[in-house]
Formats: sequence, structure tokens, C-alpha cells
Amino acid sequence: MISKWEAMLSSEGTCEMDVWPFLQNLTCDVISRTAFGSNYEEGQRIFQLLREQALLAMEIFLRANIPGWRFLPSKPHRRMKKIARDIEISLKGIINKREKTQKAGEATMSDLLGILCESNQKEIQDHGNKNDGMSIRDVIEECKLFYFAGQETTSSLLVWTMVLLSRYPDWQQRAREDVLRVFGNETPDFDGLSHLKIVTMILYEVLNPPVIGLVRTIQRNMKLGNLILPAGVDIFLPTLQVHHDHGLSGDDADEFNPERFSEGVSKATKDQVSFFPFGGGPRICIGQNFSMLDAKMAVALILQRFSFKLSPTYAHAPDTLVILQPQYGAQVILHKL
Ligand code: HEM
Repeated sequence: MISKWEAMLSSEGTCEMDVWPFLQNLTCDVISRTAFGSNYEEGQRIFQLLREQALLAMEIFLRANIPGWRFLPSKPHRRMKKIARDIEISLKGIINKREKTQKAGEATMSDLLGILCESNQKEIQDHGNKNDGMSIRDVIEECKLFYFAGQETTSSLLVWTMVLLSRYPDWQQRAREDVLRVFGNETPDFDGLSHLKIVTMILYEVLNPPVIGLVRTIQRNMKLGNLILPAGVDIFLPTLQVHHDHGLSGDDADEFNPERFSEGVSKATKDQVSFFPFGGGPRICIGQNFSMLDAKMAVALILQRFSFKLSPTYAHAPDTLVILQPQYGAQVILHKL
């Protein structure tokens, strides 16, 4: 991504661009390489198909109230079926190739896929069950979760970090000094990332949050404070509103103030459970450390090479469907340092 940005610079060393698609590709790349190792290109193709599938699902959902429409062989329905078949073929290809292409010591999602399919095959042999498509579908569901949970969220964190650092150049400068203090102009490494104090404070402040709320179904009648919640009811925990609640987070809850995290999360929240960008309890995000590393690495590489500010064409329009995204992209002007 950095090389592409460098190639786009004018002779004066500046460039105006929408960084949002680049950041989405970057996090997709990271997840694909981590999940699929040497089968990364095929993995990336699967993620692209999953993305298209999600957009089509939304299109179909929005027309769901037209009676009978879902039974018609419409273009989006046909494309959905074709995508599902393509994903299945690609996954089977990865699983079959796994042993031939896997590098020594590499343990990735391809292994997991293989293990899942082999154990299913065994079950079929043991119990005579002929439905051998089942586990591939399960695996696809896992891939979907992995892709959406891991890619859309981290790219949201990165894009709002760039927007906010553009709006607050003093914080951008402090973050750059932090990066240069730890790495100079060397390529950032794993160990150094944990020494980035200001960058970490900024990322926490931006985690305000990409996932705007959590949904839970009440399993049995229960009492919560003065509320009686009957079994079967769905409840929504509005993370965004809780994080911005003045009573819980202070009068400056709506301001960009990474300083509040200077002594860690528990000091910033006065030990209340009022900051939960990664959820909580048994279903807490399994990728929180991974995404923080991913984001720190990207921010460090960008800050070492560029300064940036918002372009006049940027329109601030956060879209709060599930993950907070910039509806019209994030146009910034980059300057080579
Ligand atoms: C900024 C980045 C991220 C944010 C804000 C985030 C946020 C969350 C939240 C709020 C949940 C809980 C959902 C709920 O309780 O209903 C969750 C779950 C999950 N996340 Fe993340 N996530 C991020 C990155 C990642 C990454 C990079 C991965 C994978 C590599 C990942 C994988 C998952 C998975 C698999 C779950 C489901 C865990 C379960 O249900 O047991 N997430 N994430």
C-alpha cells in the first residue's frame, strides 16, 4: 500500500486520494495471509466473493418486502448462487492443495479447514451419512465470520484514525514522534509495537467504536436492575451511546481526547465497564490483540513516510449500519516527508 501511495505522488511529493479502499485492501491482505498462508491469493479471492455476497444479501434484504420477489430467479439471486458455488470450489481447492503447498511449520486456517473436512469425512464413514457438503458449508460460515469480524472492523479503525489525525494535526505530530522515537526510519517490528504509547492511546480513542452495538437474545426470564427481561427478547447494547455517555465517560466524552487513555483503560473508565469496543464476557473478540498489532503496524508505516490532512472534498458521513464506515470515502491529501 505504501509503495502504491508513493508511486501516486506528484513531482512536488503530494497526492490527493480516497484512502478508504486502500485500507480495506490492506486489512483484507493481512487477514488472507494470516488465515491462508501460502494459499493466500486463493484465500483473498474467497474474501472478495464473501464481500460481494454480503452486498448482494443487503440488496436482497432491502427488497424482501416485495411479495414473492425472493422466489424469482432475479439477477442478485442467481449471482448469489454462483458466488456460493465459487466459494465452495475455491475452498475445496485450498484444502486439497494444502499438503503440497504448505510451508514447513505453517499452521493456518487451511489446516483448520482440512481438519474440519477430514473429521467430517470420518463421521460420514462411521455413521454412513452421505451429506458430505455439510462441513464445507460450516467452514464457509466460519470464513464469513472471520472475514467480517477481522477485516471490516480493522479497516474501520484505520480509516477513522487517519480522518481524526488529519483533523487534529497536533496529535498526528505526537504520534509520528512516538513512531520515530521507537523505530526511527527502520521497518517497524513486532517487539517495538508494544512500546508505542501515544499511538496506542490514539487507537483506543478511535475505538469509540467500529462496532456500534451488540445484540443478545435473552435465554431465560431475568431481572436487570429495575427491568424484567422475558426469555426470547432481543436486546441491543448500544456501545456507541455508552462510550459517548457524559455521565459515564465525562463531559469531554464527545471530544477527541486520547489523553484520557494516558494511564490505561481502567483509569480512563474509572473501573466501570463503560468501554467495550471488543465486546466482553465469553464472546469477547478473539482478534483484539491481532487487530491492535495490525493497526499499529499500518499507522507506524504511514506516519514514518507521510503527513496528511483532509481534502476539501471529504464529506463527513459515518454510516452506522453495523460497522462505522465513511459513506463517501476518506479523501485526504498526502505529503511525502
Ligand atoms: C478493530 C478491530 C475489531 C473490533 C472493534 C472487533 C470487535 C468485536 C466485537 C465487539 C465482538 C463481539 C461481538 C458480540 O459480542 O456480539 C467481536 C467478536 C469477534 N471478533 Fe472481533 N473485532 C475486531 C477485530 C477482529 C479481528 C482482527 C478478528 C480475527 C482475526 C476478529 C474476530 C472475531 C471473532 C471470531 C469474534 C466472535 C467471537 C465469539 O463469538 O466467540 N475480530 N469482535
